[in-house]
Amino acid sequence: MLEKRTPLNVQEAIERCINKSQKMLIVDISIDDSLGYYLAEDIIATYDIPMFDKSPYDGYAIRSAASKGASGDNRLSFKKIDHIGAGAVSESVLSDNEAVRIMTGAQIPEGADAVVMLEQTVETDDGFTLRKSFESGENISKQGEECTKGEVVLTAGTKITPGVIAVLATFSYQSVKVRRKPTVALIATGSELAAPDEELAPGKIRNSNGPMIAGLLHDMAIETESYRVTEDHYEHLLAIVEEALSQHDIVITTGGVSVGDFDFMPAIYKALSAEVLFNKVAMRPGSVTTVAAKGSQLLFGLSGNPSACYSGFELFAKPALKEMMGAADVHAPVIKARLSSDFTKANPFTRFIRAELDIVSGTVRPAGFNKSNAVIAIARSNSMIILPGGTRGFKEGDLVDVMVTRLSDVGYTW
Ligand SMILES: Nc1nc2c(c(=O)[nH]1)N[C@H]1C(S)=C(S)[C@@H](COP(=O)(O)OP(=O)(O)OC[C@H]3O[C@@H](n4cnc5c(N)ncnc54)[C@H](O)[C@@H]3O)O[C@H]1N2
Ligand code: MOO
Ligand SMILES: [Mg+2]
Repeated sequence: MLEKRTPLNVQEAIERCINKSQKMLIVDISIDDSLGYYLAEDIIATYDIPMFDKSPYDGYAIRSAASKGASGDNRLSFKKIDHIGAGAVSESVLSDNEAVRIMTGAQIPEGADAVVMLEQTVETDDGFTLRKSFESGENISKQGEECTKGEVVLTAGTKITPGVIAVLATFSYQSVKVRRKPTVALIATGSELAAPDEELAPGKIRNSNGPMIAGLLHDMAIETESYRVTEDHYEHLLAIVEEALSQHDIVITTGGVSVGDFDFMPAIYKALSAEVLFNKVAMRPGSVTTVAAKGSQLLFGLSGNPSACYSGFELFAKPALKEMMGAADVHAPVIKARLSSDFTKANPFTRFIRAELDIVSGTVRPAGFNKSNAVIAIARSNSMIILPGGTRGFKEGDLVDVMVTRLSDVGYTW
């Protein structure tokens, strides 16, 4: 008898995945290798930034009081008593009309309280003249103006970007605490899948899901082992999934999750005594996406249809992986945009449409042929339009929800 599956709503399905995701262990990692991890500790300023009053310009450090009364008709003279660049500290203590020639980034000498830019001076034999008066503190980068010692500047859960690395380097971190990344086994199932160097015999197709999911994982800098494409053979597939579970934190399969005679994943979850979190979601495509838990390990059974496979990864696997890595926010941003073309089809369930989002005009449109088996629209998309279940007849100009999947590639033609 055909098993009856009860569809779960998308939000609940996502929550179930996140709730089952256990955070990975915290390890120390060299900041040089930390890109793409998530901070597992708050970063606290270990000193003021800037650490000392410094010059933001190439110029002269002066006592502002000595510039009072300067004008075009009354140029005031200053005597250069020292000359420093960034990294050097002047021993001089300024008095009256003395000045230290100072370069950008150098510490303000004692007695000085303003900096005159080189462009504001006219050189003389022993210094320069200027034609305007300066306020105390003018052209000085004050100690602690960006942050002060003890301040939390970045919180745990922040993704380590090049900017974060700059902060870590600023505060002398050589290593930083992060959560380990899960390792992922990737298994594309299907007797129809021909290896890249194999001839495409009648009825065979290329495996596009495997390389696509490997690419999505690569984008998250997650170590992935791709198992060879298998036949739809129960014992064989079970053995491979068992091996994958023994080697990796997460197992992602593509294909074989529906109710077909050669869809063996449901039987495999059963054989593994894995807890099936859901095997039907009230969405299109990707309705047959199945997620199961075996202890702390998650098995993502993504659909074989490429667009469904892609959507299943973005909606369920990605947030779960981010949760394991300790990300503060695991959800993709959802924004509002106006449709730039009609979408008249009925949406019996929540529909996810691979789409081209133009953030400049705030408009979005389907990225071409968009059925569950579509592959080209994935490549043309940077987002997914989300249309609620039970709706139909969307028109150009309607405001819709858009999940931004590839923020860095917002115009896919870049
Ligand atoms: N009686 C029913 N039939 C189907 C249902 C259903 O509810 N009742 N659901 C349909 C939906 S929706 C989808 S989606 C698919 C899901 O199928 P599976 O996840 O079991 O995947 P397969 O059967 O293995 O393959 C489906 C389709 O995708 C192609 N495929 C598979 N792997 C790859 C790959 N690595 N690269 C590219 N293309 C791949 C495969 O050749 C099939 O065409 O089931 C519907 N049926
Ligand atoms: O639910 Mo299927 O995944 O629509 O194509
Ligand atoms: Mg099938």
